[in-house]
Amino acid sequence: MTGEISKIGVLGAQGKVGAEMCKAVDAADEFTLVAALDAGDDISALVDSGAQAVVDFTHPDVVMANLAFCIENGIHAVVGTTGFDEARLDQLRRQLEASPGTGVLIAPNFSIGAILMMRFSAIAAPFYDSVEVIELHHPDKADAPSGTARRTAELIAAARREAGSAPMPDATSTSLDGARGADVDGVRVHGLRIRGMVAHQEVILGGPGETLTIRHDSMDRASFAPGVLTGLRNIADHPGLTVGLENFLDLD
Ligand SMILES: NC(=O)C1=CN([C@@H]2O[C@H](COP(=O)(O)OP(=O)(O)OC[C@H]3O[C@@H](n4cnc5c(N)ncnc54)[C@H](OP(=O)(O)O)[C@@H]3O)[C@@H](O)[C@H]2O)C=CC1
Ligand SMILES: O=C(O)C1=N[C@H](C(=O)O)C[C@H](O)C1
Repeated sequence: MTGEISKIGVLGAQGKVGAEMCKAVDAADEFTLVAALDAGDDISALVDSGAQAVVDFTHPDVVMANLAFCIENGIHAVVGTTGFDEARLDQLRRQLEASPGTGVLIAPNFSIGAILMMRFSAIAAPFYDSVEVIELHHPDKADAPSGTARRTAELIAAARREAGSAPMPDATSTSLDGARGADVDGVRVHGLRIRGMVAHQEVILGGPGETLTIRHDSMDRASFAPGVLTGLRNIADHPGLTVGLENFLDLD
């Protein structure tokens, strides 16, 4: 129910995205920023602040501990931090069983354009022989490939499996290590780290005589704010684990 929660804490509040999320929460009429914590702060301040939900944009190495604390204390979480594999998601599902009523949303990308780019890529993938993903980010990014690229590759692979698509053609018989990118679920993912960039991705699809390129660009971290606010507005109505903001959007 919209407005059910109002008191919000931000973890990673001094980071590139966290600082932007503090501004967005502050500017939203229905929310009050009650805690803005960063590395070195005591997370138990969340409880003292009365936070009903947190936004986490921290680091893959610390996010699981942050979420364990939130779940134990019945604080909902809207999480942008990357680094979630199936083992981590299963661990969260188990922890959430002990805290019914608490919701955790993990979203590899909160920008609406990126969500649509992933959806369009999955729709297009079975119609082409070849599909590869190129992600381009600022050079201070902690992980590679990006969470968005991993998720895109997984969605592409699932769509091709469901359609019974043939394996992608690739006649490479010799290559330097890394020249063909990472293999994510059978889909090649290439990562670039370029000063001046924020967050960008291309999905290139090819068949006989044609290619299709689906590209998304976040030029400013403000692009993640509307999705995070949507997450906060919906999280109390979605106890348990939700993966992907598209679950809170009417895309169909
Ligand atoms: N899902 C999405 O839409 C998006 C996801 N991201 C992801 O969000 C994460 C953060 O990205 P970004 O803002 O660029 O990174 P930054 O490094 O700029 O920010 C992370 C902040 O978290 C702080 N931090 C570290 N440990 C803790 C802790 N235990 N508790 C609270 N704060 C802590 C860091 O402090 P210190 O520097 O001192 O360690 C830093 O200030 C990454 O995983 C990134 O991939 C980014 C953009 C969009
Ligand atoms: O670190 C970033 O900047 C980003 N991280 C997320 C990811 O890994 O996909 C989302 C976006 O690409 C920006």
